[in-house]
Amino acid sequence: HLLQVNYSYSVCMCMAVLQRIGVPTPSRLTKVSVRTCLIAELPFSISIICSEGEEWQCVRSLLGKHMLRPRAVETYDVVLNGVVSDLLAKLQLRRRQSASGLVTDIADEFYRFGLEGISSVLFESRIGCLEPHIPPETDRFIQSINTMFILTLLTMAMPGWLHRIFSKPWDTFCQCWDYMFQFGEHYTQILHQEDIDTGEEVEGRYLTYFLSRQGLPMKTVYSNVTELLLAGVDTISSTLSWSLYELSRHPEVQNALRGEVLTVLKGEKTPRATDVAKMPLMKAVVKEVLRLYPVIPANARVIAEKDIQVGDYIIPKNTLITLCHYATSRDRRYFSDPDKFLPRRWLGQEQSHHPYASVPFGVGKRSCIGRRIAQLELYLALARILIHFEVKPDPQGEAVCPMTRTLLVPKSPINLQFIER
Ligand code: HEM
Repeated sequence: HLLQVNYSYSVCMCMAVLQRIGVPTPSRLTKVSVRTCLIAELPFSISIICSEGEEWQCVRSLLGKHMLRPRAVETYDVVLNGVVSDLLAKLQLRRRQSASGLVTDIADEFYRFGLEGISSVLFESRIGCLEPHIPPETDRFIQSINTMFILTLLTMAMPGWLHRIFSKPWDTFCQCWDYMFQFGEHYTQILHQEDIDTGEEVEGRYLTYFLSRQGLPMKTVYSNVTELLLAGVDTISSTLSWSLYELSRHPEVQNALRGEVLTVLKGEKTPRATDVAKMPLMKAVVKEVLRLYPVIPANARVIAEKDIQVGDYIIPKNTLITLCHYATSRDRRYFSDPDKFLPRRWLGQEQSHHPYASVPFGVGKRSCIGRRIAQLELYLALARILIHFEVKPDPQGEAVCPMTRTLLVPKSPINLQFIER
């Protein structure tokens, strides 16, 4: 019931931040001048993460056609495979720099992979994240996302009057958002100009192209592009890092998964979307990783209209309810050996848990719109990494714990050995 209510976690987060700084109602959001922060200027209400009601529905259904329909998502496999090829080359380069094939802090490398991947889907062009020298504007975008997530917790926890005394974190937070929007706007404009210059009408070529042809105000296009860029980076980086971390510590699962990939590919080197769809163990591995390390560790909803009853609980209207994925998906009432990495629990007869005990992408109308793209990207990357390398733990390394930095991320760097097959 809760999961179907039409309010997003992000709206709640934004409301919480704005209430803290003394803005009492969402309707006043757009009137507030928060220094140079572009959030206030943008038509805030029609970007997918930060809108609700009919406006949200409008953007969601436009994007959904290209992000949720399996056939539409399959078409991104070629461009994503190009990004995976560059990732493999980068991993080769990094492993050669160490005598034992050790690549340190893989989350950092996968961070750039995540940004390059979502950019390729949005723009069908590359922004140089996996090149030896990263363009400075791309580097700044990555830094801005990082800093923004770190400061989100701080700015939320700080009461409004403290913002005025310690204005630096708030200023930096706003500057990060400004820069992320500028970045999204810049790339969208370049593409838009290219289309005008070539005069080509290429139907549904890439997501931004499609979005910019819907008669939406360009600012709405920019803000949605920015939010999708933002949503597609840490999510992919963290999940890919934990996947390889767990596979390196469970060589029997790694070998079984590699076997599945090779069997499905029948000698082909590069999987297509239709191939990964035939890999049940691959899907089980990613589900199990997201059960143990749900990158968005909590989701929230507000039921604004009326009091409701859920089980034995009466929830008064306007109460913010947080669902902690991390807690439910490691609850031993729903999963036996909850802290163990056991992908087979997701296969066939062994599936015995409650269907809603692990919902890392959320459930219902407001669930993750990027989940099919994320899954495709993860499957394509994992398949090819395992074809090319045996992944082993750092011989000197210790167990890595997750921590919350708004999102769930590795607390210390994950270092892995990549041994060429
Ligand atoms: C492993 C990867 C990912 C996970 C675990 C994840 C998880 C989530 C979760 C839990 C939500 C909130 C759902 C709710 O409130 O019920 C969400 C929303 C969202 N995600 Fe993802 N996500 C992932 C990847 C992505 C990617 C790659 C993109 C972009 C292509 C993306 C774009 C979005 C957007 C735009 C929303 C807001 C949807 C709306 O409000 O209608 N996500 N995601």
